[in-house]
Amino acid sequence: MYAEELLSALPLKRVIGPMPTLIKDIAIDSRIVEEKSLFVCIKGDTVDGHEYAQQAVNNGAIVIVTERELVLEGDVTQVIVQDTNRAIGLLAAKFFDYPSNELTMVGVTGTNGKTSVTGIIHNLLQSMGERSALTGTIGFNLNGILYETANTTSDALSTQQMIFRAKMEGCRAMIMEVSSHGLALGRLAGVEYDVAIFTNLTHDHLDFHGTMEEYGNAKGLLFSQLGQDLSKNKVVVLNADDAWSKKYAMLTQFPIYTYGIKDETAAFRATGIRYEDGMTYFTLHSPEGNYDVSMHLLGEFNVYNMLAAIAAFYGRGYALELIVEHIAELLPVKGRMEKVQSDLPFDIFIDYAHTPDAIEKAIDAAMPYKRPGKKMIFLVGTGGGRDKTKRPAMAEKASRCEYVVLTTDDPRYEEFDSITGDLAKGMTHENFACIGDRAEAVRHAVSVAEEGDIIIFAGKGHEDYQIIENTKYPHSDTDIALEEGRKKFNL
Ligand SMILES: CC(=O)N[C@H]1[C@@H](OP(=O)(O)OP(=O)(O)OC[C@H]2O[C@@H](n3ccc(=O)[nH]c3=O)[C@H](O)[C@@H]2O)O[C@H](CO)[C@@H](O)[C@@H]1O[C@H](C)C(=O)N[C@@H](C)C(=O)N[C@H](CCC(=O)O)C(=O)O
Repeated sequence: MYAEELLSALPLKRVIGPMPTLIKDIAIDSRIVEEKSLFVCIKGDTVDGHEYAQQAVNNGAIVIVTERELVLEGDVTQVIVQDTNRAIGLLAAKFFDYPSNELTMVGVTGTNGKTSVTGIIHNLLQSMGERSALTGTIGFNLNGILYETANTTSDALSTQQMIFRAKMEGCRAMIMEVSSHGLALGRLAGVEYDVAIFTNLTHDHLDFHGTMEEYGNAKGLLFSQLGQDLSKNKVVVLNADDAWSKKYAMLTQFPIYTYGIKDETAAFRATGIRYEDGMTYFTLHSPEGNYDVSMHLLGEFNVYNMLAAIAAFYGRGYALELIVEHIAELLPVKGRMEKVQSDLPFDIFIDYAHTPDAIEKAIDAAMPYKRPGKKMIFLVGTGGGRDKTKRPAMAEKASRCEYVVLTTDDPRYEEFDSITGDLAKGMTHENFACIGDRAEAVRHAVSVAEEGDIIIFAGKGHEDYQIIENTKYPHSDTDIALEEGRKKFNL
């Protein structure tokens, strides 16, 4: 792209040096700068991109966008702006020619349920023969190939790059998990959403947002940023059973489709929920009448997730009959109350729950499968160096199970004992063990399981690794549990 044209995205700037003709690429990481690139120095939480400007120049950057004049060697032009974080959003959207305008963009925000709702929508679109891309906690899924991403909601540059790639590969829609960090840090700058969905808001990430109020306000940005162009067919989907929805409704003038189980005014409502033979059944009440829905996904929280997806499809003009038909075929989202197929005499569920609310919902979901007189064993971990205030509340929720194993998710640099010790403060009974080493903890959970019991392994979900200090080690709750279980029952 012509440098002049690209930099026209930044109206307030001071340019030092001659303007080159062409810019071939944009980068924010000095380690992966290509020839004739523009490098934007981003001040991070742990490091400052300004420190790496020289490395970027050495690797081929010809323009540096910076917040202060830097001493740099080589043929390089400096563009000084007030806020590089804001600049990268503007530049990235311009460089990739605002790709979100050409796709149906779906953003899903909320504490829990983002991965499930995005997964459900993506899978339903695929089953109807429509090409869509998916981004979130599991990475970037483009035409069935999964690319790793650093965050649930990636930085502004990666976000625009991914949308552009989806467009170039013929996708018609892009379904994105939208985290509160992503919204608060401007990672979604320039993304024009057509569908904005809210799942729920419960305790999480208070280390970053400070208060629930701030956390909720950050999520509200998804709705307030939909704009005012009512000629566009934008759709807002809100959970009528969550009080935050009333606030979000006030942030936008686009049509709102509510869903829920408790609130009788919800436009899409489920009643008569029952769980039988690994299936969930409910009656869907909709503006177009009632439908019987059957699905392989388990638990009340998945009924909420499905209602959110149904409301979104309806809002975009899909026939409910068709959607209900496809829902019956849909398989569970990986690592979200996923029942492990095995020949073991007890049931294993894998779930990503890592908030008090999600733990409660995971237990609720498994409860219909609990056999009389048998135990439910819950293994719960939490990440190191992150929101510590939620830990006791997580263990308190897990205490509903007869036996609890307290462990770690990604301990990072925090001591195992510090994590399990915080969790233990919330236990309401004595039937628990603190085992920081997660592999050991999984083996222990299996060792106390008897025929007919249920074990829920929470916290890692689809993840196949564990981060200890700054290294990713391979780890699979499922593999360890199956191996230990077979050994125990001589299978
Ligand atoms: C606190 C936080 O959000 N940190 C994010 C932040 O990292 P950071 O501030 O430390 O910045 P950095 O990557 O160290 O460096 C700053 C700049 O210097 C550059 N740099 C750095 C090193 C170098 O050699 N050369 C170089 O140019 C970097 O490319 C970057 O441009 O910027 C990184 C790049 O965008 C993110 O990956 C990183 O997320 C970390 C991994 C993280 O854990 N974030 C969490 C808190 C988060 O965002 N979570 C949400 C919510 C998930 C949920 O809902 O559960 C998410 O969306 O993932």
